[in-house]
Amino acid sequence: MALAVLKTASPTDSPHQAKSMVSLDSVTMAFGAYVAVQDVNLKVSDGEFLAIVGPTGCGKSTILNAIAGLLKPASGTVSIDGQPVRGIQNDIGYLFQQDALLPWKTAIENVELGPMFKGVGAAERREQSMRWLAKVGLKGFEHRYPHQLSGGQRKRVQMAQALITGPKVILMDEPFSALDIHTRHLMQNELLRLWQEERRAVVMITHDLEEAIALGDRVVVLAAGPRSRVIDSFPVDLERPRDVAEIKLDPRFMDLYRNIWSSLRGEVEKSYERHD
Ligand SMILES: Nc1ncnc2c1ncn2[C@@H]1O[C@H](COP(=O)(O)OP(=O)(O)OP(=O)(O)O)[C@@H](O)[C@H]1O
Repeated sequence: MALAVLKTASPTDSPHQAKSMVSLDSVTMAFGAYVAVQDVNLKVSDGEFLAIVGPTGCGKSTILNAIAGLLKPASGTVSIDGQPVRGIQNDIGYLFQQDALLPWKTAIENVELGPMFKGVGAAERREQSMRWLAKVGLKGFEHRYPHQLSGGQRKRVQMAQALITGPKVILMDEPFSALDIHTRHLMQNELLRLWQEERRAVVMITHDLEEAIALGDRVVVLAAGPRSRVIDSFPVDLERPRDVAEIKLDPRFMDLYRNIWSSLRGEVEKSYERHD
């Protein structure tokens, strides 16, 4: 059987034809004398869903923070849509593992925050937020406080929050890892549905290789730290739309899993040896 996996010539480039939306050029990130990642080159095309996997402590969050403008590279350049990142970015939507909702504000008030900071008037941002909450399946829940919502419903509010301002790039840090497996599958499918409607560049970091393959257009593997770098890039040529539970049963999914795991496994083992 032909393998569904074809490695790209360069482990850093996107195979997509679209313009590059996120670009890391020879990026080195250091904390004092500790060099977390070194000489990372990575491109994410407009509309591409990139998943980054790597052993614990290899620098995944550090790379995400560099794209967000929260951390400055020791050397190299991070660019978004061709513009070098200097300071915190406006054109980014975030989806994190932790609840990022303000507990004293209702669902709709939380969703309205992004447009409010962008200067959208009260009536218009209310109308946009109502529409987004309906889009994520929360019609009728607009005036509930976060503690009156389930974990999955809070995640839906966060998705509306991340997408309402139409960001150029969406950064995700283990967005579904705190959810139970059934809710996780539901939310992953929901995310794919929303993303298919309005494709943006996505950079998602995850420990879950199955999630990376089920969601991503491409999976990038980072080496164990210190001085982590990109060691492999695997295009995921599985059709969309995808159902994350069903796609895992596809033999091509299993081929991809096997191939990526064979790249990742050695790095995971190295990272354990270094912590012993
Ligand atoms: N503020 C900091 N000061 C010093 N070292 C840091 C700081 N932030 C991260 N590090 C170190 O940089 C390395 C990369 O950390 P990072 O959080 O990016 O890894 P990660 O791949 O996201 O880890 P995990 O998968 O466990 O979440 C780690 O060794 C970490 O200890």
